[in-house]
Amino acid sequence: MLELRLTGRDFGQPVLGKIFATINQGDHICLLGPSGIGKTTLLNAIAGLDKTVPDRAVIGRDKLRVGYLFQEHRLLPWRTLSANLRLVGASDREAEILLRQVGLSGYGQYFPDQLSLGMARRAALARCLAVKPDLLLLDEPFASLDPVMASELKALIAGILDSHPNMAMICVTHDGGDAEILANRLWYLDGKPARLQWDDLVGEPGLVDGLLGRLRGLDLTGS
Ligand SMILES: Nc1ncnc2c1ncn2[C@@H]1O[C@H](COP(=O)(O)OP(=O)(O)OP(=O)(O)O)[C@@H](O)[C@H]1O
Repeated sequence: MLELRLTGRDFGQPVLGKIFATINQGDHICLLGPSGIGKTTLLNAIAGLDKTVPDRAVIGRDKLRVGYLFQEHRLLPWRTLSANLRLVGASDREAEILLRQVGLSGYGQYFPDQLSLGMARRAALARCLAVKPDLLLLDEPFASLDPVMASELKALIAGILDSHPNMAMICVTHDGGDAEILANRLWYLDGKPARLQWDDLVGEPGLVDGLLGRLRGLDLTGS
């Protein structure tokens, strides 16, 4: 579905090194790595937001619809939630269904600034789904949420993945526990410049315990 052939990315100093990987339909990848290592940079490259990355470095993206949940909600503050969803192609009815799906039934006429952080993030997730994505990119979706909101959002995303079996997902997280719930494949980005140190399927017997054991032993906060 998508083939990465990144030869690198630097911002004055090298950030990403060579990254080669194939992303298939139904891949649910959790991308882990120390803070500041280049996870968002990699997502931006995959999404096509980084114009310095040549098109040939991400083969197949032109055929895909990509939904990107940024760390900030990036909804247009002067438009209601329904209007934000309509902007990316949802009909009134679809906007209503999507908002219900993310637990925001009845909030269509609210403006983003009238929502809590968790609600705004769910509204942004609804906007991602409104593009009917083949690939969903999530950049630290649980960051800054209290534990209850974070686990509700995790369950919501797990349900969305179940009901969209062909959709692929890449989720940046600092928490190996998220990977346990959401991932069937783990990427671990590290090094200077950063490369995928691990690219492992979670489904193999015993592997997940081994990987999560290794993750627990790592300092992913970078502090
Ligand atoms: N637009 C930019 N200009 C200059 N440097 C940048 C830019 N974007 C990212 N960087 C640098 O690239 C490196 C990787 O940043 P990136 O945000 O991708 O890391 P990350 O792994 O997502 O971090 P975190 O886990 O803290 O969100 C950092 O050193 C950062 O300062």
